[in-house]
Amino acid sequence: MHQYQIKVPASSANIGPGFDVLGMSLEVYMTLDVQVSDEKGHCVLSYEGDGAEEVPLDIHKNMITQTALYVLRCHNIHEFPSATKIHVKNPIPLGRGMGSSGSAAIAGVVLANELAHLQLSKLQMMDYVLMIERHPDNVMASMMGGFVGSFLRELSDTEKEAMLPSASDLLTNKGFSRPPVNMGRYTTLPWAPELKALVVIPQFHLSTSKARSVLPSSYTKPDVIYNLQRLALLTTALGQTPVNHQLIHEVMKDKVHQPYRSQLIPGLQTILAQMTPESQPGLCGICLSGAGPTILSLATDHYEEIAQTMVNIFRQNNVECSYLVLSPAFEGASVSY
Ligand SMILES: Nc1ncnc2c1ncn2[C@@H]1O[C@H](COP(=O)(O)OP(=O)(O)O)[C@@H](O)[C@H]1O
Ligand SMILES: N[C@@H](CCOP(=O)(O)O)C(=O)O
Repeated sequence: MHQYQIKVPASSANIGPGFDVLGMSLEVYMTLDVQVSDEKGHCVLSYEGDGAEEVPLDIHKNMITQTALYVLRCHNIHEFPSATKIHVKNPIPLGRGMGSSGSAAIAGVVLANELAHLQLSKLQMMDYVLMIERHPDNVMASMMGGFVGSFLRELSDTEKEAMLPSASDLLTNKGFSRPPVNMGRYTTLPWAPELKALVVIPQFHLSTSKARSVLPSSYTKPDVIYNLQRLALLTTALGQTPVNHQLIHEVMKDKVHQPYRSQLIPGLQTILAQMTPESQPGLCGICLSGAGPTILSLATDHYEEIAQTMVNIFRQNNVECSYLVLSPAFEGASVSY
């Protein structure tokens, strides 16, 4: 019998104009306590934390173990190698824009890597995560840690064919199990030490797929240029110290996803329009966290006051929220024995 713990942080993706490009890991961790026996046997899963009433414990229906089984299949292993007990503790809110699905996919790939001693690097594990999540921003930040920029490389026709099955088809063994290779790249970006992330978490769920479905299939040139200009400056501005509150506020604005998603998140437009460094001392930038509904604010102090202003605006829209003040999780995903 041997045991270990897998630890995966949450994430906040996009950071305004960096849609599908930028993400930061957050110090809220999902953990898997894994016990592996020397005997052949089944995998038994238990779960506590957010969404306990909805997360399936059937290993063929749970996203973590489905992902692990997908990675094992890609290595011609078609069941858990030996009797395994997995206890999940998950404080990452599900369906709120804090990367819970990405963290679950990462946990599943790391689990397979440990169970079958695949000796995959973090970047090699990301190839499998990207076959499930299909945008790199949240998952690259959770896996690698810190403030991260990333991209998916252009795929060949045969590789596009491998991506044809949906993520759920891949997870339910209806898809190809050809090992993906070199799917994406990343760079870790500088982070100013005085910056903290304040996340205000509305109590309703918004699935990422729903929030992606309302986005247009094409954009005007001015809107693309608007985001490119801000994205270019944002990657530097968040690493400069002392921070420039007004600059960060301006370069965290977006025209690619937030305007279209505001219809799904009552209060978002008001918060983005009304809250500035002038109206809220300590506030730098403010944006939708991932696909929402959580809102991310980057600030240097007065966190409680900033949070309370957002909570009140949401309450005026009949939405109750909780909030957390967090630092980036610079280590990313890890395994401890
Ligand atoms: N720890 C977990 N274990 C199993 N499934 C999970 C876990 N975390 C997330 N999921 C799955 O991912 C879904 C949320 O994914 P998504 O809509 O992308 O929202 P998010 O913004 O939280 O990533 C959940 O409804 C659940 O099906
Ligand atoms: N770029 C994606 C990010 C989704 O992040 P999540 O935390 O909501 O899964 C998007 O905005 O759709």
